[in-house]
Amino acid sequence: MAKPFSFEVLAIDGKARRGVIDMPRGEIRTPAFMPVGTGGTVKTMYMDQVRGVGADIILGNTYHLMLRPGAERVARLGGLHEFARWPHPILTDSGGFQVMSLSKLRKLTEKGVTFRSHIDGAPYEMSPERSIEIQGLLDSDIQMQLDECTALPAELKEIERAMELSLRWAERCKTAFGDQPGKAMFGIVQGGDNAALRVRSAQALSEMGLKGYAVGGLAVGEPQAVMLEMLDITCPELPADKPRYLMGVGTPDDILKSVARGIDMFDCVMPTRAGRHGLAYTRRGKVNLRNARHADDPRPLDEESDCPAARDYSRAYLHHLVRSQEALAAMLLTWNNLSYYQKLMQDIRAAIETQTFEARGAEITEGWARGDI
Ligand SMILES: O=c1[nH]cnc2c(CCNCC3CCCCC3)c3[nH]c(NCc4cccs4)nc3cc12
Repeated sequence: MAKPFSFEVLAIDGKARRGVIDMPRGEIRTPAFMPVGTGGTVKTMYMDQVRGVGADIILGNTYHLMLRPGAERVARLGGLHEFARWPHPILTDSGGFQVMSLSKLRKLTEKGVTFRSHIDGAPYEMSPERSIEIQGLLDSDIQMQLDECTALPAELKEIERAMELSLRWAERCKTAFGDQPGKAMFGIVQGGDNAALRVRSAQALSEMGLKGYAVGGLAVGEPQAVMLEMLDITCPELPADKPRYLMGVGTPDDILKSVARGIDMFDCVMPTRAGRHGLAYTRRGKVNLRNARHADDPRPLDEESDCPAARDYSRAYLHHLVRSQEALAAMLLTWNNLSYYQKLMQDIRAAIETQTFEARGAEITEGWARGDI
């Protein structure tokens, strides 16, 4: 029998948890940052580099993969791990969020979402059952329920409708997922910026006895204070012995403040997308390498970093690559940014282990918030 899915909290500092998720394809050290692997690739990175910067798990993008090359084709070729040569855990999203943000002519009903591909306009239907089926075809280790994320601000009745629909879809996804010991299906808490709806959603999902819980419907335009307040309300309503995944978050400061409220897992397109746009994250702040002031700067991004992209190349060279739109620019800056994010998570995990997280927290990210240096 495949080793079952397990989560263990190893240390606590305030509400911050240092834990580990154990799965057949490997361990996930938490708090964890999950690099986004859109079409089965973390853009501009080799998978052994992704592993090399310290990632234990990556995200697979259900919406993109179902459209191209197709979930059945990936299954015929041995599943996403084989296809993309990433043997470690993969978390796939349901596809729903991207249907709503990328596809055309989409229609949402009780049954699911119908839409047309943004690639070739072909018609598709995504029900809770089909989403779980697709994630199964991709051989995903952690599968997300299909949900409806409400953009904020929104009318209370609209937030309630989407939250209740997402609960019914969670039940259908749980049924469709069935019992797969070495895999997990996570529910997603909705409820917008309304405390009562958040509590209702978290309690109803907790009663379903799922293996993990995501907090959705946040980082969708609301102020950080509102996001954090919703975490203060939601996390205590979720089982303490199950992982909590805050979807789409975020900046180093968001991550720090969310870990302090009990979040264990994060995903965000920022480090990879910023890298492709010439923006480098460093311990001493962000560096926009498009800026001409770097043209003669012989210094590396961070001479103390253990990432070659941060240590071995001058800012002048990186500026040149960015201005020349060389492919190597995106490659080196993505490498640097993912390395920075994984180092941030490593520092956070160490601080919780040594009970210095609450004290040292701000220090861990003091540099990042500084503007362009
Ligand atoms: O309630 C939600 N349900 C489902 N997904 C959500 C996501 C997408 C998380 N990343 C998926 C990845 C899957 C693999 C490919 C890349 C995405 C969110 N992202 C954000 N904020 C960041 C945002 C990004 C864009 C607009 S807001 N809030 C989110 C809320 C939800």
